Amino acid sequence: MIYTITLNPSIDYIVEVPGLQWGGLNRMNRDLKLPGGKGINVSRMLIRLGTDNTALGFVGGFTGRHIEEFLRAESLKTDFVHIAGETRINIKLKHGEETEINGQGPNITPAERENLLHKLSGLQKEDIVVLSGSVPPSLGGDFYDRIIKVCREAGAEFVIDTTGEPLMRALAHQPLLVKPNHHELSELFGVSLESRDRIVTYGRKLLELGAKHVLVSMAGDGAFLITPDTAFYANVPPGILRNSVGAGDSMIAGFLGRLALGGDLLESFRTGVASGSATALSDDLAGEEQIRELLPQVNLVPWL
Ligand SMILES: Nc1ncnc2c1ncn2[C@@H]1O[C@H](COP(=O)(O)OP(=O)(O)OP(=O)(O)O)[C@@H](O)[C@H]1O
Ligand SMILES: O=P(O)(O)OC[C@@]1(O)O[C@H](CO)[C@@H](O)[C@@H]1O
Repeated sequence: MIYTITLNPSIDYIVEVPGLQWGGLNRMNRDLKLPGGKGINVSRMLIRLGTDNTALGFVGGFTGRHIEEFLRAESLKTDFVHIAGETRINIKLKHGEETEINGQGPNITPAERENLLHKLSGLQKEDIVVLSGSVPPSLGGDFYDRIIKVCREAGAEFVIDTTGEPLMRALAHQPLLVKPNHHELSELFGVSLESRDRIVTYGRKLLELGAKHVLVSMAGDGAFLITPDTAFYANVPPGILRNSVGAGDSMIAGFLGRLALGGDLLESFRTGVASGSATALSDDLAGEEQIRELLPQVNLVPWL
């Protein structure tokens, strides 16, 4: 079974205000309230790709209830810890560009924290746990480390989508997949990555440090699958960017979902890129049909 863990879910309040006037009264063209948080996005995409999974994490308040109801309506299995605090609302302002304002997240009590770890006590070695997104400050900076320890003791694989020190520490425990974007990769190593060759060189360092699979995304400029001996570059299908929220999560879901269904590495990479792009070209996360349409437009070339 695949489990996703979203420690800091959100309602993504997507607000379209063309011609935004800072400091004035603006009226929305359109708004959408979607369940968000990176792990939840991965779960929603996996379901669309036919991969059974369960979403875990902390939810509370009216916002938490909205998320649970929304996910239930999409037939997604959830096993959240219910908290006394209130799940955050993240604002995604579309005004020609995309401006994001993400909340810190609610307080999580020690009992609620232990409750989540307890839910992982039944993990088995066939399981894959996806850890994605920010950690509410009250959980402390080492909470991912604690979850990783539980996964590894059970022999379960884990995928981690985070940045900086927590990502560095996780590498030593051999994550099944990491997917930094090229900016995150450059910050991780404190270097500038002005050429694609350098992106591949530093992506390969993630393998040397322990990752089993590495994808590096570069938004509309393509993506790399990096293996110990070679690398593959994928173009992204052309189209007008409608929504970058969840594109990276969709890419992870596409790759992992295909791999979990027995796909080979290159097929999984293509599905990952097509899934990321299908979401980038849609208002919400993309559907299976949109992904299928884009697949033939993703070409892989070896990068030596
Ligand atoms: N402008 C675009 N056109 C087509 N596809 C895109 C575009 N932007 C992103 N994508 C798709 O989404 C994937 C992930 O994008 P990106 O590199 O922005 O990841 P990220 O920074 O993790 O995303 P997120 O905005 O979700 O945090 C890309 O590999 C690509 O498939
Ligand atoms: O604040 P975090 O946890 O880093 O990111 C949260 C978030 O921006 O990531 C998702 C897109 O990847 C959104 O659904 C959500 O609002």
